[in-house]
Amino acid sequence: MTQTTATSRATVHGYPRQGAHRQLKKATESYWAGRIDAHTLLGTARELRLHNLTQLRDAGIDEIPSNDFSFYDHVLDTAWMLGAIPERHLAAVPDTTSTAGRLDRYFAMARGTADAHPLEMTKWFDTNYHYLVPEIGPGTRFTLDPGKPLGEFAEALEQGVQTRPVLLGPVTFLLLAKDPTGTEGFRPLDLLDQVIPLYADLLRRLHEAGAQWVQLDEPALVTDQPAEVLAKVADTYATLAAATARPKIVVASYFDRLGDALPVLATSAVEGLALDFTNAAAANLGGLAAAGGMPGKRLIAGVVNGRNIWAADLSAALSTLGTLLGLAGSVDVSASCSLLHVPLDVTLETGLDPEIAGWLSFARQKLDEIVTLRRGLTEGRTAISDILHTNQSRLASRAASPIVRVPAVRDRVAAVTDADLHRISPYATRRQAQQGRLRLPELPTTTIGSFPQTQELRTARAALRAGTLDHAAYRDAMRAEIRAVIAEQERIGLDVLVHGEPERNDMVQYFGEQLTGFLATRHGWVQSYGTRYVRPPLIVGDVSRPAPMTVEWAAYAQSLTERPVKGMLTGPVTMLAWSFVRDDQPEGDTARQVAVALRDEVLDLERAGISIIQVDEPALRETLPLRTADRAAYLDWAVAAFQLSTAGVRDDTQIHTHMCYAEFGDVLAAIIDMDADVISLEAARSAMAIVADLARAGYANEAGPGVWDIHSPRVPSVEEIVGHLRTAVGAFPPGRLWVNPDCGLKTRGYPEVRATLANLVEATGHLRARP
Ligand SMILES: Nc1nc2c(c(=O)[nH]1)N[C@@H](CNc1ccc(C(=O)N[C@@H](CCC(=O)N[C@@H](CCC(=O)N[C@@H](CCC(=O)O)C(=O)O)C(=O)O)C(=O)O)cc1)CN2
Ligand code: MET
Ligand SMILES: [Zn+2]
Repeated sequence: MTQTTATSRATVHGYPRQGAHRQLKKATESYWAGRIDAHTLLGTARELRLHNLTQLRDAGIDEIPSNDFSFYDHVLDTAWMLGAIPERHLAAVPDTTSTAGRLDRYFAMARGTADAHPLEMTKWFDTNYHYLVPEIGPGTRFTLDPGKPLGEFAEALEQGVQTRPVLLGPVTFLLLAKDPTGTEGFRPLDLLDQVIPLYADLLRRLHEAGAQWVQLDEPALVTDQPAEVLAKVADTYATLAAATARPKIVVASYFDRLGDALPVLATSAVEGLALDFTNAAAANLGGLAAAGGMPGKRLIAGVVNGRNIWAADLSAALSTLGTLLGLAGSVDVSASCSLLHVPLDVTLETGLDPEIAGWLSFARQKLDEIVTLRRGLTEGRTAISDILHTNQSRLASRAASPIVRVPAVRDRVAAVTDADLHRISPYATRRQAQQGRLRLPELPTTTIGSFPQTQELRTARAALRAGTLDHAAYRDAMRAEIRAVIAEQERIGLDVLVHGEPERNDMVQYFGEQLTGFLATRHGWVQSYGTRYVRPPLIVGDVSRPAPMTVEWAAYAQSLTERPVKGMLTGPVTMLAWSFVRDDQPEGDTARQVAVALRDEVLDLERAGISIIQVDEPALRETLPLRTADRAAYLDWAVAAFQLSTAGVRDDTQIHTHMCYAEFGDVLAAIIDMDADVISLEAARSAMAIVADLARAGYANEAGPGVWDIHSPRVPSVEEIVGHLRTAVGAFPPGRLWVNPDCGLKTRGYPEVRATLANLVEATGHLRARP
């Protein structure tokens, strides 16, 4: 058995990029608005990187990563580094001799320009972070631009810090890419042989610059991969390892178990592996033991959860590390993945109950946990006994807290029966009841819920928080907005209206702030995409609803119009997916509690005269487990939670749901089981392909495929929308089709919204006249 030496190191895979006050967001948006120049933006970015460097060094992190910074997204950075830049973006910003030119071309790829649509954006594995999908066709020619990783390595070295550059690995990069030409039989991975030499070249240059280790991230290997891809993994790392002048290589996996890829990498010539020992601990430990360990290799052990905010159980983590010592040449301590996915610092939350604060660990606190565990590993438990003691008492305080377990909530959930999961009548019967009540035209038009979140709305909310605006005045401001949004929709001629969600800071946080068991943060920002951030609430204990959450706004909106106004709620699965969940009970149990609370809200809306209630589940597909084998169990509780929250209504109350940001192919059966009367789905980017998929899968309720890609400021023409609708009508019974955008309009501006919705109504008119 190999014994570890004192070389065990504390490290992380990456650190949040934005700064404690979201300086990067503010500087970047200022640059876009022309308020600051490129030089100033680069200066802010450099300051933030150096600040992180100091913070990690002062915390005692022995090996600090570099190249984890990004102006927008690290997958986009990789596409840029490899020269995989679409023609339209080269043409949109032809001159990149200046710094501003390079930035502008980079941002053109991310956000598009008037003439060049952006790269597609999609979910990063099962997280709420989004990356830009590289476009790689048979004709793509790669060229290396190593400026960013080399520059960020040199920048840290100047400060006396020898960092470990972090790069997205070639296999994952290509697996995440798509072929924009749709060439038959071609996959981006076919170009692996062209990409590997560029990585080899980059490794050589990093070596020349003084790098001793480099980290290549291959998270795609925690998803099921065929033997043929695993063979390519073996070849790739054999080739890269064969280069003579290079840093040592650690291949990083995270978010799930490495599975079949583990033996491939453990027996490859790379010097190290990073594995996730949080959720995937048992499987990775078993896999490692089965592979005969990785003697002589460096293991970076992700024992601190990089995806959640709970203080680690240090004693348990230390035991895991102890086991690992026998399975690798050396064992380093890290978080399970980049700390990008958690908020920065608990100590910024000054309003928090100190007892609860002790249960929590954000990115900055995780550094301390990692450093402590490294000490415990090298110096023994006694060296950290005081910290272990405090840690145990905090874990005990959490386990015993009356906030965490509320008997009344548990009794209520225990009383749920199977009958509560099903509507009174089947869809066909409900349809008649709903048609009788709603009297909607064919191809009813509607929107997904939110209207633009204007600066005035955010300022009013900030003033309410600051105490400079009182509740009555805030309520008046929101009511005025609802009046304006209703009037706007009547003018445009939509059939089913929404109140516009002006009162919501975020579709999850807003409910989290009103449910017991949830805790909101003030500064807990986490990057969702580009410069857009969210503050996920923390689910700390049993969930209940002390009072109605949306009824007043919905009833007010309905009082202003004869047309139906949709009630608007966020579903239980999405409430969990976009919060930090408790780790002391199965997620299905937490989802059930949220579902019961939402069920009460749904029934209150129905009682208030709301005839259509939408329960959004945009994250249902996102949190689908990465390994196929784990999916059925997830879908069981996820679908049941949605049913429980919605099935209590009368036949003539119409339930809608909405999904976006995902490929739905994997969840078609779940969509059918959810049994919503109407589902609206993102579809514009995939040319309505989803409607044919739904029809083929036997979906027999109503569907609204999105006809407007709301991620882009473009205004689609009437003809374009008519085209989408004709495709939809050709693939799905028109009597069961709705017309709507892809998603909510909160990030859009009023000029585009007015113009596009008018086009949408006009296009629908054409279809109704000449189906
Ligand atoms: N949770 C979540 N995940 C999601 C989505 C979503 O809607 N919610 N949609 C998809 C895409 N993701 C998105 C994520 C964020 C935003 C977004 O617009 N975020 C805003 C913040 C939204 C917010 O919390 N707004 C607060 C204001 C926050 C703020 O900046 N406050 C200032 C002060 C107020 C001011 O003067 O602006 C501060 O605290 O410093 C509010 O309206 O009340 C941003 O980054 O700019 C959009 C889409 C998928 N995942
Ligand atoms: N009702 C929500 C909205 O319109 C749904 C958004 S899904 C990310 O914004
Ligand atoms: Zn959406």
